[in-house]
Amino acid sequence: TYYGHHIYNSHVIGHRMPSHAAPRPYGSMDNQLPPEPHAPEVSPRAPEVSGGTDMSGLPEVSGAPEMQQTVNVSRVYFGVMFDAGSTGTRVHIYKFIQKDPVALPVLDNEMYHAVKPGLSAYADKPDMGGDTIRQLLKVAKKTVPKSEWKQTPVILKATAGLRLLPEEKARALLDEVKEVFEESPFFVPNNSVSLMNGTNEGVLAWVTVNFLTGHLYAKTRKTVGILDLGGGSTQITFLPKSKKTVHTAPPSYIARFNLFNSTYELYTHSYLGNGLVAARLATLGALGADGLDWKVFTSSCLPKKFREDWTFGGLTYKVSGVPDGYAGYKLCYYEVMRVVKGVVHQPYEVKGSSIFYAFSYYYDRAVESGLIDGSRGGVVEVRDFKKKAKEVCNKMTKYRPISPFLCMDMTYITCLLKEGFGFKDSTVLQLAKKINNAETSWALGATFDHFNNFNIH
Ligand SMILES: Nc1nc2c(ncn2[C@@H]2O[C@H](COP(=O)(O)OP(=O)(O)O)[C@@H](O)[C@H]2O)c(=O)[nH]1
Repeated sequence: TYYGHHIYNSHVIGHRMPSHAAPRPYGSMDNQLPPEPHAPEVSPRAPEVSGGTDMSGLPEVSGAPEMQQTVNVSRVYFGVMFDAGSTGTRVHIYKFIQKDPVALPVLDNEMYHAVKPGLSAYADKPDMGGDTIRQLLKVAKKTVPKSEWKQTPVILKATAGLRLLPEEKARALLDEVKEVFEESPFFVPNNSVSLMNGTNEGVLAWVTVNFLTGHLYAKTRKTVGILDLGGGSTQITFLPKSKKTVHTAPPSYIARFNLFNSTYELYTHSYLGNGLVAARLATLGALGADGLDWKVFTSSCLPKKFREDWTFGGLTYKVSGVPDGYAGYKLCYYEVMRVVKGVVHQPYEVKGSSIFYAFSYYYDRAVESGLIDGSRGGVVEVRDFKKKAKEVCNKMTKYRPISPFLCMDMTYITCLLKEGFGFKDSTVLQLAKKINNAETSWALGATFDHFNNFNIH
């Protein structure tokens, strides 16, 4: 079933290298850039470029004046990035305008479309998984002008859902996707279909959010951190201010990548099994459990009279509240604590003052519980999650129609933020689904990485 479909025209989102940075010829660090520039030359004051496409972008109206004086050739190109997540598969179709040969491009448009369930639900039927990709490719064909198909790359990266599957099942799904891509009229680069590691997932989401918020300049020190809560895994990524954060972190939590001739050193980690849906299973003690057909998994995070068969990752579990026992925030907190305690590393400086953008399920649950307004996003403190979790858990009947899992989810989020990452009650979180009209997702960063090769290591 389709559950999300939109297209929008954004205003200019893009950044250039400052003049002191060494210029590079266009494409020098590019990885399989579309071969030919096709955009017309445009005048400095009216850089409209997207004539005749199905994604007719708004004429651009802003941009640094000095940039407009020095650059008078723009080119347009497209990128199609599939996010094969544990709970759904999404396609992001980006239209870029390259104005300045040595800067990241301007993002002119994003078309976003999503299907549920994710590829991992087709672990035993890879050809049906392939059909979901065909469905999404149709959207890409409608969106990208025909003349661009041959040079537009199609890429799919899978995250926690496939990481959690046995290797051969994940492989069969990825092979199937590759075949479907090969049938399509798009450009299929080498390694276009892959299982992405958690480090890249965290780094690329950081790139997306810092690009969209205007923080990606050469040698910039001011950036924002990101918190991404998926179904299967959760990521934290930020640029440490203090060396101590780097030195006290497990070595695999420090990632480096190249942009604008400098190397960024980030703190990043993806916790597999700590995504919101996987955490539900772990809280219920059901993760990796046998005897699913007879066992009922109970939790005091669920309404007492609740009982349901619940499917995740192709398996069905019987779950229920504790019929004659207690339910509520305190007991629930103890239960979810088991999923977090001793698992999540507390970075040295997270108690500091960096701003964190939180999206995906952080955003969804904040909206569902009424913490923020869905149309506008918002700023909250960690303590607001806690307060809302208490309210939801202690009034389960009121919130039950929204979701019987809302108490468990809100309590888990609170516990992950406080006990897990070690955030203070007063830490400010910027909740966002979109920034400047573009989806907050690693997909945009991954598309930049394809064209510019960040060499994440
Ligand atoms: N709006 C929006 N939500 C997204 C996007 N990508 C992922 N999500 C959200 O991410 C959450 C699930 O993450 P998912 O990718 O299935 O899990 P993962 O495999 O553990 O990373 C849900 O809240 C989705 O709605 C996106 O591009 N746009």
